[in-house]
Amino acid sequence: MASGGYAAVPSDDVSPQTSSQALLSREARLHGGTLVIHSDGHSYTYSYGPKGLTGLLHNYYALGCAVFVSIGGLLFGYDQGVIANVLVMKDFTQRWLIGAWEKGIMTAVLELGALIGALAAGVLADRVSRRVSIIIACVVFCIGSAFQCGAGSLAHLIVGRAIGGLGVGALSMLAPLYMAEISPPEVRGSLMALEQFSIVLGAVLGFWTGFFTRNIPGASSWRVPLGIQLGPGILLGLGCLFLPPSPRLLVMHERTEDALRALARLRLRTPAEIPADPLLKVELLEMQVEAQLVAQTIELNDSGKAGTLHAEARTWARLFGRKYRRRTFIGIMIMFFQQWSGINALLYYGPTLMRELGLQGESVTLTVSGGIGIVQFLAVLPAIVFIDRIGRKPLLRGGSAVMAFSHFCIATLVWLYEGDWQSHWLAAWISVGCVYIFTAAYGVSYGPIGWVLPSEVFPLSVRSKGVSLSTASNWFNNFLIGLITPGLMESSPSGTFLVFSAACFAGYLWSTYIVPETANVSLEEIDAVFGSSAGQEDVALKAQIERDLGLHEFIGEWASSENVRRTCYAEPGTS
Ligand SMILES: O[C@H]1[C@H](O)[C@@H](O)[C@H](O)[C@@H](O)[C@H]1O
Repeated sequence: MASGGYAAVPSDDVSPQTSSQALLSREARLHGGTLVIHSDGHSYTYSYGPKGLTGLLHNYYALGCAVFVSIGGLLFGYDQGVIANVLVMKDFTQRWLIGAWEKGIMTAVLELGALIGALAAGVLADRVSRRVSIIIACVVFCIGSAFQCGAGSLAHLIVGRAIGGLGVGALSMLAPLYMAEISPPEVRGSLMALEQFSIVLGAVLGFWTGFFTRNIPGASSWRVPLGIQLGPGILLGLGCLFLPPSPRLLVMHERTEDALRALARLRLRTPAEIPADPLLKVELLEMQVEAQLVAQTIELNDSGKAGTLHAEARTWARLFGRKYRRRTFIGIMIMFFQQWSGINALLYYGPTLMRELGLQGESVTLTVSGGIGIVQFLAVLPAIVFIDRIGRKPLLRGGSAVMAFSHFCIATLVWLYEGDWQSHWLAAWISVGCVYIFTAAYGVSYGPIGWVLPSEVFPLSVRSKGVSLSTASNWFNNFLIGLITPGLMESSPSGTFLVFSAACFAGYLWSTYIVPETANVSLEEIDAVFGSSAGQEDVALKAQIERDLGLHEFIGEWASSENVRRTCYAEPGTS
């Protein structure tokens, strides 16, 4: 008896003319269920299985691949954590007389490099493959790290950070893209939240590595923590050679047999089990339908030849066309709100901020702001477990409401007691408490969902470009925040928090009224969630392609087969 990750519906719903969407109905996905099929004398149980941790363990192979690829996020977080400490190390600042200006450049140059890296990876990911792109990104990242670690001048450092940034940016879009394409729908959110898990784990490791090496005499204090990142960079690059390819990309490249084999591997089927597993075939057919639909719509609309500069430009432009505009803005805005929540203002300027709040001493301030990383890390754990059960929207709404409120409280307290914290220690500690409450709320909502949503909302044809645009929005807004926060803090600390509070409130409205729920919907079904997917012609075209590819016929045969009719049942609430 084999088990897999699919939904079943009550047998009444199974009629020969239904498409696979109806067969594997959303309803059943949400409530969980079991489908038993007798085939060739064997009995197969498909459960649209448990979500959360149990679901992840059921899909242990996809989980392992996602955990591995999320090393990309680890590298990103590590740099962030480590640089906060390196920039205040004695040997580092005295060696090249690094002042505020140089510090700014070093942070900014990585972010700008990452912005370019994220956009470039969007082109690369379709042309070569997701995995080869990751390998290239790792090589670039390692070159940048080597420059930084062995730097003999300020110029080396800056060049190293720019090159490293290219790699970090590329990895920050490639890892979530690959994860989305290999995961089964019921645990996709949990799997993808691993990206955030790795980012914040990296930030914690980076921060504390720097914290502990900062007192080593001489250049080792900063060369060691900067050099350490080469290890995971090399590991990720080499390990990618052994990962299964993305079945969706293979389908897009018309390598159907390979796609089926990759999909079977990911869904824990042996090659011998493939022919007897109808749901594997259904999943593959759905991917083919989407790929063809897209290819045909492009052919109808575009005159450019695939692969040319013109066609490339057309694909980018399509992101802003009537059909995909709404999704593109969701991808861009989720990252906008993630960054304008102020998380990085707290991370980059945490020590300064804690001093504003009246805390004294280098160790106290560093430890407290290091604590922000730990809170973020702890908060992502419940997100991993609940993101598919609760859905993206409620987490975003709840998170932004709490974030807006915490910022507002801090703004008020800072406004009232700024300059006189000594006699208002309680207010100071309440503010610190609010910083942590904010961080926890961010850590279960905009933190992880920022990395989950973009890969989900785009259809295959524009997914890599869409994800790369939204990742670029992350880096761009991150850069802006880094640029304006010091000035804002100087002119009005309470005003700074008010700005972030307002942004979080806007995020609340946006997540309430604009964002669709994507939990438990297969990537191929997201079209339906957006409703718009394009008028009647597309619906008709899709039905035609489904017929051409034999999807209807296959499902019809399967659904009308005596065995399936008798044994197909659903058990609401068994997830
Ligand atoms: O999701 C991550 C994470 O929350 C990091 O701590 C933050 O620095 C990044 O900018 C963000 O994208």
